Amino acid sequence: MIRFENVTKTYARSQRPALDDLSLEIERGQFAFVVGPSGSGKSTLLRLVIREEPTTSGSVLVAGHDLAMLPPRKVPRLRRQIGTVFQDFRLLPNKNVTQNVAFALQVLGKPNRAIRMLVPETLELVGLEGKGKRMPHELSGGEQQRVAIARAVVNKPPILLADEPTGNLDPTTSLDIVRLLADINNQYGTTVVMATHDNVIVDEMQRRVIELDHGVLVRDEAQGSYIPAPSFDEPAPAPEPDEGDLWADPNPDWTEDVVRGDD
Ligand SMILES: Nc1ncnc2c1ncn2[C@@H]1O[C@H](COP(=O)(O)OP(=O)(O)OP(=O)(O)O)[C@@H](O)[C@H]1O
Repeated sequence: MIRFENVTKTYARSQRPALDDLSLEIERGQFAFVVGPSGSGKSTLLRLVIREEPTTSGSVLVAGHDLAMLPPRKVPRLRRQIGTVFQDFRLLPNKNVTQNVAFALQVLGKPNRAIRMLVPETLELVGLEGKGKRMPHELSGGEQQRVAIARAVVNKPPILLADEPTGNLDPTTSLDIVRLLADINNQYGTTVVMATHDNVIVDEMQRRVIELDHGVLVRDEAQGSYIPAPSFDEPAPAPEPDEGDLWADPNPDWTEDVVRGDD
């Protein structure tokens, strides 16, 4: 669905690449976290997927299309296939909840009949039924992010990109929001890519974890935590001597374990 082939991105007036020879593939229907320290290239990765920035070298392919080959007139069509959610919600302050979500469909030229059906259905999906008339300032941060998610998915895009969507939310609300993204991923098969610093969320969800450091892919785990699991290649720490435990036994009988291949 999303494929990076040896992608390097160096911004103008920058010495170091923001992404450095990055190759990875995110399959259709996957839910992937992108983690890494500040400045490691997470947002850059997402920006390349919507062709907000060109690559310096290498290719980004979305649904098999090389974005470098996409004529500018087709970029809006690409972006219609990709919902985006950000840390700062980006709602229209003078429109109510329903109008904010409907606006995303109006700019796509959807007929009013479809809009009247899709908006309430999507508000229900994100848990905002009954709040359609509220203005953004009358909502909590978590509710505002739900509106932003409704707006991003109301036209059922196959891909949803979320850049630090929980960055302004408390831990409980953050978990609710990421569970909502996981529900959307499950229900619609939407491919979700979420850049985050939130270790609690990543540890809780146990999804794919793509870790960047200085633009380099340093870890890619199918069901990972925020901090990598200890490698089995690392020597185990020496046990503390403890009277009465197995290690203190002067003549332990290892035979059975060795034969079974346990360690
Ligand atoms: N528009 C830009 N022009 C020049 N350099 C940029 C631009 N955007 C990002 N960078 C640089 O590219 C590198 C990667 O930035 P990016 O925003 O992708 O990282 P990030 O992992 O998303 O960081 P954060 O977690 O702080 O949001 C950083 O060194 C940053 O300073």
